[in-house]
Amino acid sequence: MNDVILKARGVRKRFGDTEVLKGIDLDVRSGEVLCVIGPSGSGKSTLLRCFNHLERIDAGRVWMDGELVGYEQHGPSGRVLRERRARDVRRQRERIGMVFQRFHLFPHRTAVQNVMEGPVAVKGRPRAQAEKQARKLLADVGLADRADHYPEQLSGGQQQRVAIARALAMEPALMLFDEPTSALDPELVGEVLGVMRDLARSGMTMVVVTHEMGFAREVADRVLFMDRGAVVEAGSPDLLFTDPRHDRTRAFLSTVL
Ligand SMILES: Nc1ncnc2c1ncn2[C@@H]1O[C@H](COP(=O)(O)OP(=O)(O)OP(=O)(O)O)[C@@H](O)[C@H]1O
Repeated sequence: MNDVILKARGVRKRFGDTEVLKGIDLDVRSGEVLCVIGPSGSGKSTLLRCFNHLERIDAGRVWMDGELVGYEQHGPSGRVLRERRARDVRRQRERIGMVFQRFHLFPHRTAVQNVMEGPVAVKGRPRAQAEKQARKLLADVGLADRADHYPEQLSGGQQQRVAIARALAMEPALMLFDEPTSALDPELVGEVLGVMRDLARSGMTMVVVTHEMGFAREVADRVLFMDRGAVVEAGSPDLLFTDPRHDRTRAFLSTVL
């Protein structure tokens, strides 16, 4: 059994009167690809953002490699943890790469400049070394000949592949994908899913929020079905997509397939 790389216990998040996450428990194991599916508004994106500390959680804990990266901020224990853990949180967050629905590239920087920015600014890498690594990563995602283009000169699928290379440049131990193909024209979805499939085969640990059921079925080791802020069913894609006992996932699938 592989090591647990990310662990969440009792994660709760509320926006105003709405409880968006109602106590999520989850273990993500090293090398695993976990796809999170579920209806719009069920809390999938919020869960990823809580994993990456982009959202503060109201209750519960999140650990990365055994170190806390997320915890409730209020109350005496939260305050003490905040002070003690700030440095650990920063270091561990750098080990989590995230790819968003929209690509968020710097518009006035070329693809290679976008990819090398993190290693230079955050890790203090020499520029020449960071550029060499960035060009290799761009080649890995099929963009060797687009490295010196600006984002506006690239298609949406190409921009998203640059965004993936940019996240990988930080040498993450875990990659989070938040509906990475939802903003793309249908004909560009395949090229991004292809890069993600290659990444999964290379052994990267991945949590993928997606509406691409074909990808989930083919690539995921485990699928989580979320509804109204809770994990309703979880299991291997074959089990979850076909076993009659998982009737809530299958009812959802019948609405999207
Ligand atoms: N910053 C915010 N402020 C207020 N409400 C929010 C905020 N972010 C999310 N929500 C609400 O929380 C709920 C869950 O949103 P979330 O984006 O996590 O769902 P989702 O399952 O990812 O949906 P989708 O598949 O449509 O992206 C929704 O009702 C949403 O409107």
